[in-house]
Amino acid sequence: MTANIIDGKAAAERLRQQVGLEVSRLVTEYQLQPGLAVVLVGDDPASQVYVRNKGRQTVAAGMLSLEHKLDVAVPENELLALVDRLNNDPAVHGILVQLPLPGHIDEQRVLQAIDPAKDVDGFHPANVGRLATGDPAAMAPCTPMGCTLMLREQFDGALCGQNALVIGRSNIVGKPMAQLLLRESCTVTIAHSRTRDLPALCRQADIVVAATGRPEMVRGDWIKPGAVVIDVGINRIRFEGEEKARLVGDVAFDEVVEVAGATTPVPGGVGPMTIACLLRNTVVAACLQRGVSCGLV
Ligand SMILES: Nc1nc(=O)c2c([nH]1)NC[C@@H]1CN(c3ccc(C(=O)N[C@@H](CCC(=O)O)C(=O)O)cc3)C=[N+]21
Ligand SMILES: [Mg+2]
Repeated sequence: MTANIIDGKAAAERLRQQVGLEVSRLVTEYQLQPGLAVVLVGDDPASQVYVRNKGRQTVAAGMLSLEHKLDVAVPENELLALVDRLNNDPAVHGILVQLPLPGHIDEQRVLQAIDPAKDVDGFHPANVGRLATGDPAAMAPCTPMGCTLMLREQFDGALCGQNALVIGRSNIVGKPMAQLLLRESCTVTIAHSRTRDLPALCRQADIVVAATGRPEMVRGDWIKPGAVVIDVGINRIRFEGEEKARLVGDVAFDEVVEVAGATTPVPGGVGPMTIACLLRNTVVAACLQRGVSCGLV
């Protein structure tokens, strides 16, 4: 038996369609055009690609897209001043500061400067706390939210009671992923680099979310037959004798696809859903700021 390969591009396209319809309604009924500001510091080529894709898709959904590109050497106080201007700009409903930031900038300080109401990444401590306390109004981080939407679809909404293993404990993916799965009433385990006998733990899981940053770490013989495996990894690897770098996940796809019930590919899995969730969060944020109800929640 081979796994159902989850089509993240198609799922993202459907979500963006819904977002676009909601944007048209907000424009027509309230003259409310949701706006997203993306701040990019430095000129990392991969980051530039993501930011360009975000901008394109934001505009395609009928929203306003603002891009701010700052020099890699920008002083921290200039970045903080820009965040402050965006916080006070009524045309901006969502703010995303692309991570990672250069070493001379205190990342936590910048994230905490973003108005929590405009924090569409869900990285501000206020939103982290809201997610942890189960506040339905919490802005949840886009990557884990995208994973959750794909999992709901795979399980026909019946995530309740499933054994979920999250591999990785970052603030951006692992921890919020665990919170979202807990909210779905999964039995959640968080594994990390110090976990003992990870393969044995993994074999008990009905759901595996791999966010380790280690290319192809999760092997086929770690997977319980029929389990659903979500691959959050994006690793650019140069193979011997190949001109271009290849994108591989944290899951050994060729092995896992033979055992799992369903799995996400890289590319074309979690990545596209991440961006679609960013658009969704921006529309939800705009509605909350204007005090109108949102068709996307
Ligand atoms: N504040 C902040 N928020 C983020 O959400 C954030 C960030 N910083 N920094 C960088 C990471 C990375 N990220 C991706 C989004 C989409 C794809 C994506 O669409 N990937 C395509 C492939 C793209 C390619 O070919 O490189 C795919 O997986 O199919 C990838 C990566 C968001 N991030
Ligand atoms: Mg880790």
